[in-house]
Amino acid sequence: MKLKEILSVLPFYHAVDSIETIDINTIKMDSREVEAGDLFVCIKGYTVDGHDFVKQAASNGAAAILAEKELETAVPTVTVANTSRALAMLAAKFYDYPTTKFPLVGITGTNGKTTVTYLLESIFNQINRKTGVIGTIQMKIGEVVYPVKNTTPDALFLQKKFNQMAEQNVEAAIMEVSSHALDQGRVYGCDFDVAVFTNLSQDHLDYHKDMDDYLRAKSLLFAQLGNTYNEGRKKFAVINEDDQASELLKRSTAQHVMTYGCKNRAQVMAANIQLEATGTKFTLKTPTGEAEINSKLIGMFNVYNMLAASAAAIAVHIPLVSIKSAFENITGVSGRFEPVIAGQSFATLVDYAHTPDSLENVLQTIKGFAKGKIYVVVGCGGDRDKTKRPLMAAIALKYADRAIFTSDNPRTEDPEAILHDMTEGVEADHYDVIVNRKDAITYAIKHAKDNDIILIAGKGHETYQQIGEVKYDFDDRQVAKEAIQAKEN
Ligand SMILES: CC(=O)N[C@H]1[C@@H](OP(=O)(O)OP(=O)(O)OC[C@H]2O[C@@H](n3ccc(=O)[nH]c3=O)[C@H](O)[C@@H]2O)O[C@H](CO)[C@@H](O)[C@@H]1O[C@H](C)C(=O)N[C@@H](C)C(=O)N[C@H](CCC(=O)O)C(=O)O
Ligand SMILES: Nc1ncnc2c1ncn2[C@@H]1O[C@H](COP(=O)(O)OP(=O)(O)OP(=O)(O)O)[C@@H](O)[C@H]1O
Ligand SMILES: N[C@H](CCC[C@H](N)C(=O)O)C(=O)O
Ligand SMILES: [Mg+2]
Repeated sequence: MKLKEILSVLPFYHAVDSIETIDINTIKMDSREVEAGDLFVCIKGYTVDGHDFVKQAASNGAAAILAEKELETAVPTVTVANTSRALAMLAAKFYDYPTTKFPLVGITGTNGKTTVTYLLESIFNQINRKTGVIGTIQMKIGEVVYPVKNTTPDALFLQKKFNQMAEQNVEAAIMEVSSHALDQGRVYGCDFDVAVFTNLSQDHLDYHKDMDDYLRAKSLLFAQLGNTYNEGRKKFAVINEDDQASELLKRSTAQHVMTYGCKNRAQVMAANIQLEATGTKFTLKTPTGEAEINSKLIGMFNVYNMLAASAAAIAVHIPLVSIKSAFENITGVSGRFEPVIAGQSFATLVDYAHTPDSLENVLQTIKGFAKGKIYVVVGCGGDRDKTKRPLMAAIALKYADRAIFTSDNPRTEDPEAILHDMTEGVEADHYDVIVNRKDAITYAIKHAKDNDIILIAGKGHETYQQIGEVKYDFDDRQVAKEAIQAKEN
């Protein structure tokens, strides 16, 4: 594609005239990946500044460079005010606006994004629509799975993958949209049809200045809704009416609003809710009718997740009967309230709760059914929000008969220091600190008796543990299974 054609989507840029005749092979944002004929876009990152790698891009054969300042290089350079934003627009143009070719649902919120994503996948599949899914666990096109580094990948990767989805006749895409992604403009080139808000509670205060700043990032998804390349489709903001952030988010969009909730009056509601240890029943009330839902998903928070998915599905005209069937078919989401079954006489659950609110929700649910003692094995990730550490420890101690504090992904922090942050100021004594996660899980399993419940929280579907810069193989489900088998024999 001619550089001139790609640049036509930018409102302003500065370049010498001759640059416009250059042919671009593809766009790259990493100098190490640049090949002959590529446009290299310099991004100022949190770790390094892409502008410092122009020399490498040039020696790899870059045909042109997009930067925020004039650089010392012989490669023709285009300058713009904000390369991150420009990259998202250029990538969307380069891949011919793939997100205009199928409905796109974006889901944001502190907890429940992955769960709602898979509920929606199940709903779309129920009416035989081929789906694309992007989120924490993986990226999927139809049944083919690809690994991802981020919950919401960078703009370039996103547009490329959406293009792949369009080429493979995907009929709906569903994507988790993290606050980091919104803040960094990773989804700026996406044409969302539906933007879903699950809830807001404390997380990521290492990255966002405060909760207002965190909410402001979330609100960008709703402000962006309708910044569209495709005027034909109606756009919907799907909002949790029971969450305190709902008012601001409703005011953040100029598009249609669809509300859901259980307490405050909303367009999509759940009534007659029956929360049981083996599943959940409720009456789903919507503008298109009512349905009796009988789901294997457990806990009140999953009622909210089902309401969010229902409202989004209704916004794209999916019949209620298909929503009901999807909810009846889905047995669970990997690493979310996932039972480990190895013939033992006590329950063992692996869950991805890694925020105070999710931990409290899951423990409240467990408390509602527990017949024996509750054991909680939990830690907090390193290089992440430190202020959530004592809060998570306090919540574990509030519900557990015995808490075992251990390492999550310590990353570059000292694991002992993280555990110290968790337990400093704790007055209760019904806990142990066992730094090694395998030992902590084994300890809980060794002590559990008939009818007890062990919650292993924080890492869910993850199949690694990151200590320092190294990711070691580690799967809570596998470790628990082996510990149970060792105990039973
Ligand atoms: C803090 C943060 O969000 N970091 C993200 C950011 O990385 P960064 O700013 O550090 O990038 P950088 O390494 O400084 O590089 C800057 C630029 O220089 C380029 N470069 C770099 C080196 C080189 O030799 N040559 C070169 O050209 C890079 O390709 C890049 O374009 O941009 C990268 C590309 O988009 C992201 O992968 C990375 O996510 C890191 C891995 C991360 O851990 N992010 C977390 C905090 C995150 O985003 N989490 C949310 C989910 C949270 C949740 O839902 O709970 C997510 O969406 O994943
Ligand atoms: N609606 C909800 N409200 C509160 N907690 C929830 C909700 N849904 C799920 N949870 C809890 O949060 C955990 C994470 O859920 P899920 O993976 O769906 O959220 P997420 O928003 O995708 O998280 P992440 O930010 O890590 O991507 C679950 O394991 C469960 O403990
Ligand atoms: N997307 C979240 C995942 C946290 C998972 C938890 N296991 C941890 O490592 O802290 C984050 O990057 O903050
Ligand atoms: Mg997720």
